[in-house]
Amino acid sequence: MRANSPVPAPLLRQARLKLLEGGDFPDAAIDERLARSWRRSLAAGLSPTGRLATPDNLSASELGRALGRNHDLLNHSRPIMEYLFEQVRHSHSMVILADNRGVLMHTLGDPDFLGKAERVALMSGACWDERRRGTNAIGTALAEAAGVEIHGAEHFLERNGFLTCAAAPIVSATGELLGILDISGDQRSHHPHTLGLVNTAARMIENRLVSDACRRHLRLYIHPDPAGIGTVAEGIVAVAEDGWIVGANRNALRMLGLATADIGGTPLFRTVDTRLEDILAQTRRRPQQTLSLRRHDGSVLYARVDGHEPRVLSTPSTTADAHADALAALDTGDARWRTAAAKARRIVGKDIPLLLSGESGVGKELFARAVHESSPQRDGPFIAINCAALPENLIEAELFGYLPGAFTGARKEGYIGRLREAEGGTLFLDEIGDMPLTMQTRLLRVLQERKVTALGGGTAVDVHFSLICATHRDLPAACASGQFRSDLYYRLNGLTLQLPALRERNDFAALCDKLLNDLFPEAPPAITPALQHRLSTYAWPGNLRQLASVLRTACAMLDPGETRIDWAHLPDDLIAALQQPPENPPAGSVDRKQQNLAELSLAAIQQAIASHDGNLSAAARQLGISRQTLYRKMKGNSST
Ligand SMILES: Nc1ncnc2c1ncn2[C@@H]1O[C@H](COP(=O)(O)OP(=O)(O)OP(=O)(O)O)[C@@H](O)[C@H]1O
Repeated sequence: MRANSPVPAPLLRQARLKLLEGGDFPDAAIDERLARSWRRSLAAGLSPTGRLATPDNLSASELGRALGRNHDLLNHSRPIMEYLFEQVRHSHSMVILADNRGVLMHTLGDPDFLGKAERVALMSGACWDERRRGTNAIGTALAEAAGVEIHGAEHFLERNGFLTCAAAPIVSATGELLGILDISGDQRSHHPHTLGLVNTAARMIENRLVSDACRRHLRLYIHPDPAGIGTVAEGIVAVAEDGWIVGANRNALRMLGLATADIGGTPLFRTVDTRLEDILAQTRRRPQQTLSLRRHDGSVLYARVDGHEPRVLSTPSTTADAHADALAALDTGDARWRTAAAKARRIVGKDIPLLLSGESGVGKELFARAVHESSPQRDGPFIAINCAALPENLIEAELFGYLPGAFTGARKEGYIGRLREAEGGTLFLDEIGDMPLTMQTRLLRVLQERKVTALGGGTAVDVHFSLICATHRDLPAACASGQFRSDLYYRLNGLTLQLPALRERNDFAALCDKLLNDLFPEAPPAITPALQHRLSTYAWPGNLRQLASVLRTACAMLDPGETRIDWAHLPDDLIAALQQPPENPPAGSVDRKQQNLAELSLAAIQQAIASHDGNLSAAARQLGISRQTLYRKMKGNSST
């Protein structure tokens, strides 16, 4: 952490000794940031000469998860790290990317230096947080949220004293610290420009990340000099349709005189004299033109505009039938389900809200997703909200969004809200019957006006999404008892479709085949005919969710080489339930009054099989018929 002239190593050691002995040292000799970092290292219980307490590298699976979480950061960093490494190759150095906890995620290095580096755990999966490894460029840059250089004896732990390291933070479009870019090397190869190089490369990564993260918004690439646009020094500002700044890189914040906390809480017109509508109009007339934006202090910023067309629902490019695959993929032959799907296809792409009703677990959300996938706006988002799962006091903020500081505990940058997140796609409101009455009133207003206003005020913003709601409640009854607003009910109910309960479906075997195929596409197991038969007559209170879960568990119980699911693979509670007489007529039958002799004999067969745990021979003996006859009767029924 050096200003211009390095503090000699003996002086540094002396100062650190003073800190250890007396708890303090004369600050004047030591850079302020370094002094802070040493104090933090001491407070973390570290000792310069002590050994590290425990090896603390992430396991391969933990590292895999960390890499997954940082997918975008890694993707945008890799090419720039490679370029950077070309600049420092053959200088006993390495280039490192760490996440925002200080975990090393990607390293590129000179082979002769990598061995040395590994001895002090400069390797993927190791954590270089200050609290674990004392003052070091990665950990200290994280703690200070600023670019730092830590050279030789400035490292708190002596074992790291052979290193010279320069690190710079990488910050997201909303000001969140995402990770650290670092060049570490042998202290003898120290170069005064390394920190500048790392800072520049970190800004390049940041610019790519900001542009990518804000690709759905209008983006202004700004600089006081038109020639600065397109360089690493450009500012990037993302502006939402309502004219509010929703993202920016650090260059832009500086140029516009804003702080990170202003992102999400500042309209563009508060920073420049030009309004969003004028920018859009000018860009539409001359798309490649560089605009000039006057700041309120009279200075000028030049801007290039990208992504200026507001997102609108695209019109269907092919016929509805060609898009119907997602629904077709769920179709396993049940007549009622198929009729529902056919009706849904007719309204796909039209501005007609869909209301799905049916018991819990019948597949309402999967159906809704398939409708979205079959629709012209399938490239837009599918935003699912479970109205029953949201705490009542958070529903409003979650749905409608809020401005910064709208209420205690709100995110400091504000939140756009789920309704606006569904822009250009489908909003799926699950368990709509459980929405509190006050929220129903607000939702109704949004659906009528197609505009959303965030909590805490601000401009109303147009929203365009398809609406699908689902409920397992009887909404007309809820309206009659005053628990649900009938005007909202009529608004949601463009088309109501009732999805059948599993016990009402007549495609049980095909459904099991599909679920098993989904679980094990390579070699799906089968279900023994007797068990399949009993399962098909069970009431399945949890519907498809329960069936899918039972089959998943049963598959896990199969021994290696076993290919058929039988009673022994079922959970005990289900076996107990199956041993009760069937509660319902077999799937596909209609009315008990219509039971004929064949059905009665089938019921007797099922009961016998169940009471003998699926043992067909024992069941046949009890019924006084041969095993073959029993089997034939069962097959005869399953084919009807
Ligand atoms: N057609 C299907 N194919 C495969 N699995 C299905 C199908 N339908 C439902 N499932 C299974 O059932 C589970 C529940 O489905 P889903 O969440 O769509 O039901 P739901 O009716 O929306 O339930 P709830 O009312 O409780 O929210 C799914 O996670 C999946 O495991």
